[in-house]
Amino acid sequence: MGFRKRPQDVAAAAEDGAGNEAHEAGAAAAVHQVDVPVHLKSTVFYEAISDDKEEGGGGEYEFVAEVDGGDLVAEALAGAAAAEDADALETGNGGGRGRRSGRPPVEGELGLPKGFCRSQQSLGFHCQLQRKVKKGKRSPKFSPERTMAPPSLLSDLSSSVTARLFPFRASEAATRIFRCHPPPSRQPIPSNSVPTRLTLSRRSSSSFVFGVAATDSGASAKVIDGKLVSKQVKDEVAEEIATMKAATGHVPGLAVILVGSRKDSQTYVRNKKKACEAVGIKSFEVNLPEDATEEEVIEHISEFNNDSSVHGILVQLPLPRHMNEETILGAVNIEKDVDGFHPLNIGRLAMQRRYPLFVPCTPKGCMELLHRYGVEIKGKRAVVIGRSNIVGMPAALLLQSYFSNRQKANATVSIVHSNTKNPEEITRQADIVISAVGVANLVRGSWIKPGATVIDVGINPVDDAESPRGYRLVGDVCYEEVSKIASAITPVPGGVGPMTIAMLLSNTLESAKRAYNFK
Ligand SMILES: Nc1nc(=O)c2c([nH]1)NC[C@@H]1CN(c3ccc(C(=O)N[C@@H](CCC(=O)O)C(=O)O)cc3)C=[N+]21
Repeated sequence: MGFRKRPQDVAAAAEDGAGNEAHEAGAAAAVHQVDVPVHLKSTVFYEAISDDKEEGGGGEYEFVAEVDGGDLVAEALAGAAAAEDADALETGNGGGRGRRSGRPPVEGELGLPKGFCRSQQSLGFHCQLQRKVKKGKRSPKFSPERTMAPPSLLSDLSSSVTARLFPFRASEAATRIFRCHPPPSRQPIPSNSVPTRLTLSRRSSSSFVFGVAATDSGASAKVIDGKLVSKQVKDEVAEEIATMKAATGHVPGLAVILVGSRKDSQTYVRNKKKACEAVGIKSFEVNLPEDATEEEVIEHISEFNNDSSVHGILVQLPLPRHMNEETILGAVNIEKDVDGFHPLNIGRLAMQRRYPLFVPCTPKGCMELLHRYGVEIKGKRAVVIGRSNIVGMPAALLLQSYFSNRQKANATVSIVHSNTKNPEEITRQADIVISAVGVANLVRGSWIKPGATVIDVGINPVDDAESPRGYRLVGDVCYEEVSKIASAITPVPGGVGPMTIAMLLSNTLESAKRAYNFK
C-alpha cells in the first residue's frame, strides 16, 4: 500500500524529504506518519494504491489527512481507503472505505468508490498524513517517493469538474471538504429588485431587469436568485404551452431514462417529472436496472426517437460504469437532445455561424441569470473555472459566442483548469466568473475582482449533523468572502440548480414548437 501521484502531477511534483523520515521512524509501528508541507494554495492529491502484494501486504489501512494551522480550514479534510489486495485496487473492485470529517461515507452516497481514494486540499497549511494499520495486520511498506505531490490546484477529471451534475458521484464528492465559513443567512430580495418577465425566445435589451452595480468593499453583493428566476421561466413556459395547446392541440413531451437506483438520480428524475407536470409537459419515464445492457438503453432511446409525442429525451447521468456514455448519448436524435449533450449540438455551439438545436441546460441557465439580472457581457472579461463537457466548456463557448436568439455574448473568455499555473491571478481579472469545478469553497475572496459577478455552479455536499440529510450543499465559491467583494453572486442552493431544470423545460418547449412549427 502506498501513495501514488496521479500521472499529471508527477512531472511537477517536488519530492519531500519528510517522507523518508516518516517511513523509517514508523516502519515497525502501527502508525506511519508523514508530514507534508503543503504550499500556500497548492493542492495535494494522493491516491491509495496497494503495491505490496508480493510481500503479503493487503489488509485494511486507514488514511487520514489532517490539516493543522490556519483558522480558515477549521476542519481538516480526511480521506481514507482500504484495500483487499492490489488487483482489487487496480480494478476498482477492492473493499473501499472512506472517512471524511469523521463520518464514514456510504458507498454510492458521499462515499469513496471501492478500493480507491483520492483526496485533495487546496489551502496552504501543513498537512499530516497518517497511515494507520488496522489491528492484526502486517505493517505495510511505506514508499516516500510515492508520497505526495503537486502543485496543481484543480482536479480536472471530467466528472469532477461537473459536480453540479454529479453532486454525489462517489469518486469525487467525498474528498472535497474545504471549509471557509458557513454561508451567512441570505438576505431577502427586495421586491423592487425582482427581475421582470422576459420571453425566452424573443428578448430585447429593454427587458433587462436591473443593473448590477459595483458595491463598496465590505458591502454585500446582490444575490442572484435562481429560484425566483426559475419560477419566472417556468411560468413563461407554462403560458406558452397553454397557447400552443390551444392552437395545435399538442403539448410537449419529455422522456427520461434512468438506469440503476441511485438515490440522488431518482430524486432528480422525480423533481423533473414534477416540474414537467407543473408546466403542462407530458412526461415519459423508463427505469432500467443497474445491470441493463447498453442495447436495452439504446432500444428505449430509439423508441422515443420515433415517438412523435416525445420532443425531448434525457438520459439521466451518471450511467452505470459498464455503459459507454458517448455511445448512448450519441443515440439520441439531435432534434430531441434537450440536454444538448450530443456532439453535434456541442460542435455547432463551438463554430461560427452554426447554431445548436439545444444548449446544455446548466450553462444556459447561467447565461439566463446573467441576462435577466442585466449583467453586461459584451467586451467583458470572463473566466470559467472547469472545462467539463456539460458545464465548463459549453459555458465558455456561450460567453464568447452564441448566446440566445442568435445574439452573441461576446465576452473575452479564459478557462482556468487543473494545469493553470496561476488560477487566482487569472480569475481576479474577470468581470464575470463562472465556477464549475466541484471543489467546495475553492474560490476565495482573493480570487475576485471587486464588483465582479460570480456564478457558482458547484453543488458540493459537506457533512452537517444539524441538517436532516446529514449533509448540506455548498458551492465552489466561498460565499461569505466573495459576497463581500463581488457585486452579484448566486447562492448554493437556490442559484444555478433550479435554473437547470427550468432550462430543460424551456428546451423541451422549444423542441415541440419546432416539431409543430409553432412560433
Ligand atoms: N442527463 C442529465 N441532465 C441533467 O441535467 C442532470 C443529470 N443528467 N444528472 C444529474 C444532474 C443534476 N442536476 C441538477 C438539477 C437540479 C439541481 C437543483 O435544483 N439543485 C437545488 C438543490 C437541490 C437539493 O437541495 O438537493 C439547488 O441548487 O438549489 C441540481 C442538480 C441535473 N442533472
